[in-house]
Amino acid sequence: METYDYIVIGGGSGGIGSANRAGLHGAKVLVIEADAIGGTCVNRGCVPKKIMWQAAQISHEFDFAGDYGLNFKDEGLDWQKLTKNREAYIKLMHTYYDRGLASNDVTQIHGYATIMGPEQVKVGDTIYTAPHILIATGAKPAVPAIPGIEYAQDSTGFFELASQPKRVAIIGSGYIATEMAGMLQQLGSQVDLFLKYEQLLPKFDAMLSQAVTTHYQEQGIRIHQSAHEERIVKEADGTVTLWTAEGGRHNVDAVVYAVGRVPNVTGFGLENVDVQLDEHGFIKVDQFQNTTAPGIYAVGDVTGNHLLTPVAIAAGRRLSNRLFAGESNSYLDYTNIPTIVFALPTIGTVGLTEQEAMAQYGDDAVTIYYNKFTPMFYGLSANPVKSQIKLVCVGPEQKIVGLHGFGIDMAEMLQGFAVAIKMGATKADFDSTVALHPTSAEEFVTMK
Ligand SMILES: Cc1cc2nc3c(=O)[nH]c(=O)nc-3n(C[C@H](O)[C@H](O)[C@H](O)COP(=O)(O)OP(=O)(O)OC[C@H]3O[C@@H](n4cnc5c(N)ncnc54)[C@H](O)[C@@H]3O)c2cc1C
Ligand SMILES: NC(=O)c1ccc[n+]([C@@H]2O[C@H](COP(=O)([O-])OP(=O)(O)OC[C@H]3O[C@@H](n4cnc5c(N)ncnc54)[C@H](O)[C@@H]3O)[C@@H](O)[C@H]2O)c1
Repeated sequence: METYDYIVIGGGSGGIGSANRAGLHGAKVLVIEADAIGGTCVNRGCVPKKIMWQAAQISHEFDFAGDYGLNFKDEGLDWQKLTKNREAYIKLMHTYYDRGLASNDVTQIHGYATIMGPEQVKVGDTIYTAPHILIATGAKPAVPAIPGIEYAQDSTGFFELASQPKRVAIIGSGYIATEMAGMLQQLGSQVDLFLKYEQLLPKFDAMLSQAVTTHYQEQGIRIHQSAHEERIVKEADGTVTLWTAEGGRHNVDAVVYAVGRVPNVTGFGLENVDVQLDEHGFIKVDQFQNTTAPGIYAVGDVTGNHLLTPVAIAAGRRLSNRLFAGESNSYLDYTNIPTIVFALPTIGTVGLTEQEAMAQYGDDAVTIYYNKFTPMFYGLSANPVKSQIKLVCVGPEQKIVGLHGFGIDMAEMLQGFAVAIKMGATKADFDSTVALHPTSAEEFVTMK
């Protein structure tokens, strides 16, 4: 039996964030990870996704290089080189994580953890004990219940594809489907996108859903609205065919699905402690990340609240500040969390959508500022990708409760605006801020 102050189950974003912070505060910490260190984000999420997106973004910029008098010879995408370099980068990140944990004196073991009872976790034949146990086991792809789904890829399988699918069907309309569709189409695949409803990103501000759906259609992505996938058939030539209830028959090289995530809550002994789940199957936590079992906490995707890496990290760090640094009121405020969808172009959002603001404050209290413009990057082109931005303001003081943007560079623009909105900025604050010229960002402080 080995004793620690803190046992962290899961070495992903939330687990590592919390473990490192606890170690920094002097706690004796053990992280148990069954798979590769870094979890979903590093190995099969944000990182490989962003590398694929960057390849697509470079390709997009090359498309406009001719307008600048720069003529490059396009020899197409070398998928194997891109994926090989991507995996090498991920391996390098593993060493950064190992070093970070070691520098905070966090012990790391590779193995599958099982909770045996309060304060007790087993890996192999060894029992580890600690007064505080963190569950940071993350989530996995939800699987559509249709015959032949085993012939399709989830997002993890997508990153394992040995060659570029030249014709791909994507089922889904959330973050992952939107990101994959944009990057694959730009990299030369023909994309068919199967949406459950009318538009992509149906939970985002209507301006964003509309902008990306229309733009993708204009780019040649074939969008199948309100589609019902029925079955997938593997053909003798190795291709796959997706059949829809509407009678559609779509023969492609790969079907990829991204229809949400389900939490990892089974197979590691939750039944041995009083950890309750919510109505959606996620671990129930209070604002301090306490589960219903004393001494057991949960952060990140397994809790179902904003499935984003920085959220998991922030919740994990604040928890460790509370447990090991005496900061009794340390918790994560889940309001005004900024988020980027790495579509092509990018989509950024923080705060309330227009629809949410009207429901919360009443239509009359809400003022909307909207602008559509051509970013200067496209200024020399006959086919610009126009940006669209929106501010959602409430009350006579016009407090900004939502900021949304569709367009090139949104990803690098949003962070600073998120700080301002978190601090309670008003439209007058934006108006009184001197613009940066010539940029797209200046459009946010010059809206009429
Ligand atoms: C394709 C894709 C793209 C994404 N892109 C972004 C993005 O651009 N930006 C962003 O903010 N978020 C992104 N996300 C979301 C982000 O990856 C997750 O929100 C984040 O990884 C959640 O961290 P976590 O610590 O809760 O869980 P995870 O990172 O999933 O870590 C959980 C870990 O627990 C381990 N584990 C589970 N059970 C046990 C056990 N019993 N014993 C030991 N170990 C166990 C797992 O192996 C895993 O490594 C993306 C996700 C996907 C799928
Ligand atoms: N850039 C980022 O920060 C980023 C990128 C990727 C993923 N993520 C995180 O990972 C989570 C999972 O991503 P996701 O795209 O799988 O989920 P999601 O929750 O973003 O979207 C799932 C979508 O699938 C649709 N859907 C559900 N069942 C369907 C069906 N049978 N057929 C067709 N469509 C169906 C839903 O309408 C929904 O729009 C996201 O919620 C997000 O938090 C973040």
